[in-house]
Amino acid sequence: MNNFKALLPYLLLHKNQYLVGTLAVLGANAAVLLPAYFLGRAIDGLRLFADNNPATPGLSLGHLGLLALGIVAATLVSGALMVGVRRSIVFASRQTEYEIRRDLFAHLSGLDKHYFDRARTGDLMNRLTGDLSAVREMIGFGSWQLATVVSSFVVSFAWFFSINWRLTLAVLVVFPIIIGILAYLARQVSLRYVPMQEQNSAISAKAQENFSGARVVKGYAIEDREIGEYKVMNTELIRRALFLNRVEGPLQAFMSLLMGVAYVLVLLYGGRMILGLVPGSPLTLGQFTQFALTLERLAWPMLSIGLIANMLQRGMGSWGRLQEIFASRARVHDSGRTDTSIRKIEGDIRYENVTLDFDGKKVLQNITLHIPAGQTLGITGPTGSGKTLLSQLITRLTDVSEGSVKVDNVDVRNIPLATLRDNIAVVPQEPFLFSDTIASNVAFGLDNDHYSPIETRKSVRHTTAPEENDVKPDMERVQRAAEIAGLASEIVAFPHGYDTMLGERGVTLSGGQRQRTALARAIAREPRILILDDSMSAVDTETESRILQGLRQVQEGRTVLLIGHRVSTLRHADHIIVLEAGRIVEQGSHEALLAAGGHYAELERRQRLESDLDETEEAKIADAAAGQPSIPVPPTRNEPAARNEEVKR
Ligand SMILES: Nc1ncnc2c1ncn2[C@@H]1O[C@H](COP(=O)(O)OP(=O)(O)OP(=O)(O)O)[C@@H](O)[C@H]1O
Repeated sequence: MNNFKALLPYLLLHKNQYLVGTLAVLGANAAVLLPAYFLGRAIDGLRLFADNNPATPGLSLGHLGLLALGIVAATLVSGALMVGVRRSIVFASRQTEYEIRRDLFAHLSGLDKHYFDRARTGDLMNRLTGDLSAVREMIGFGSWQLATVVSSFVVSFAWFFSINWRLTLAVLVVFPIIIGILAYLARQVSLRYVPMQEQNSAISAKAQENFSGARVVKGYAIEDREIGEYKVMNTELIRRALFLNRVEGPLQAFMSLLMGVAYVLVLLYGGRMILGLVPGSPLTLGQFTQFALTLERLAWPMLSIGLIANMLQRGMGSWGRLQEIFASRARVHDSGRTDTSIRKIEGDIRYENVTLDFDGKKVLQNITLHIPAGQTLGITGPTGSGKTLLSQLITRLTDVSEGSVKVDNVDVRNIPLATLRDNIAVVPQEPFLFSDTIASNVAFGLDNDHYSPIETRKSVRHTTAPEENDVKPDMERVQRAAEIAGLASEIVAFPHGYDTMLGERGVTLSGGQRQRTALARAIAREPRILILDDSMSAVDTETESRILQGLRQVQEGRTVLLIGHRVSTLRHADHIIVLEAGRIVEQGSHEALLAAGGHYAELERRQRLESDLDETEEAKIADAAAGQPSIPVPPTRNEPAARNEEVKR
């Protein structure tokens, strides 16, 4: 019931269309029964005419023509009204579908990282497509058919009672059985439909993960395993679908049987009335014909009762699944304490005794740190030590459990999210590129101001036409960003330069190119705070040092958080912190940390040795190529000990 209450505001957006549609259904179903009435009148008139009794002259040819004309007119009216039904109810249901889809997307866009960490993309896709269609069918075709059934029964029984109430009561005998069956059906469908949709979601999620992770599946050659698992899930889906179908299967046959019973009752009881065997209840042949033909008209509505009950149950089940999305709330959002007057930020960042825990596990502990505006902070530490989470606290992808993070001395929870995120650009570890041109990927989001916020729960008829994005990327800005990100020379070599399509519809970029495209995107935003989360791990050290050199120009006046493992990257930071298990275990400048001889110094020593080793090996290979094999021979993969020996020497 609560679910229906939530749907009501959407239906009320088109109340006039739904009302007109329902009235049209009523009118069409009344008109469709008129031919039976005219035919009944004609039969009685003709019979009297055949009796040749001057007291009751019966039907004249003129009357006959009028009745025929009535039949034609009734058929035409009912046809025209049916067109009206389509144009009102079915059109309105499409508009309602649009509005729900728009609001769902807007709601999902407002949810936070916490929600998407747990949601499965395949499941969401299934809800936005399959479930939404089921809801549209319920409010469109379902409500149309429901109105047809209700109006057919109301109008028919009004006729029946006006013709002969005893015969009507006889026909009504079958109705308690129909209602009982419907109640059973509705319950069974609701019990069986949601598990089927859940399995549909699981199967969509499985397919989506396999397509997104195709490289992993192929790399590990586990296609057979995945196909096997998919097969098991598919079998389960079919089992659940058949379980649902089984309840619907015999229904139509049963309804047909009940119709047959009603016919038999009309024939036996009505026949006795015509023969005058039921005292006080005469029935003419014409009335009998009208009764039988009207009953015949009820056959389809009767047979479709099961279909409608099924459609309504499915629709409400699906609406319940969409309601789950609407009921989800972002944990991170603007609140009453948000200071909406804050429009820009400078970039001074303070962590004050920050602790973050997930389900009782402390992933950051007692972090106190100050990054003055315009400075660069290097963050390093073993994997899983909390580097990414530390940076995510600034953009509020997640909020602190204790303490506070301040930007320009204001708690980030008091800064409007839009202002905060507008001024921060993040290059994540795993960049995501859209199926669009390189230029659009770099200029991504720069045109955000051209779009007005969506007004939810508003009729599509009162919203302006969808805004087309005709804003061209600022190519100068895009090219400058690509230049600094060390990508420009490669873009020029692509088939269509900056207009080359990426992703599903275009070229595939290498890991390093993807990282640099994401870097260019962040640079193009010209943010106050730039967060580079291990964002150059896939480029070689030479390219990296070129990018860093370019970045130094844009770093001017911006606060930069540089997360990484390479000392060659970190050494340029004003201040460096080393994290371990969520705590800062070391901090200082590059030189100070080297002098301290701790974790950072050890990291530097190891990387220096690795680099020396690479150079030695390169020299040996070059010597070998020149025909002067140096002794000892370069170690093979199977000889790590020998290789280590050499390093030591
Ligand atoms: N949403 C979450 N729920 C629970 N634990 C989380 C969540 N996000 C991160 N963690 C845990 O917090 C710890 C720190 O994660 P974080 O991503 O910050 O590590 P990191 O230092 O950036 O690692 P890497 O260098 O591998 O990227 C990890 O143990 C991680 O599993």
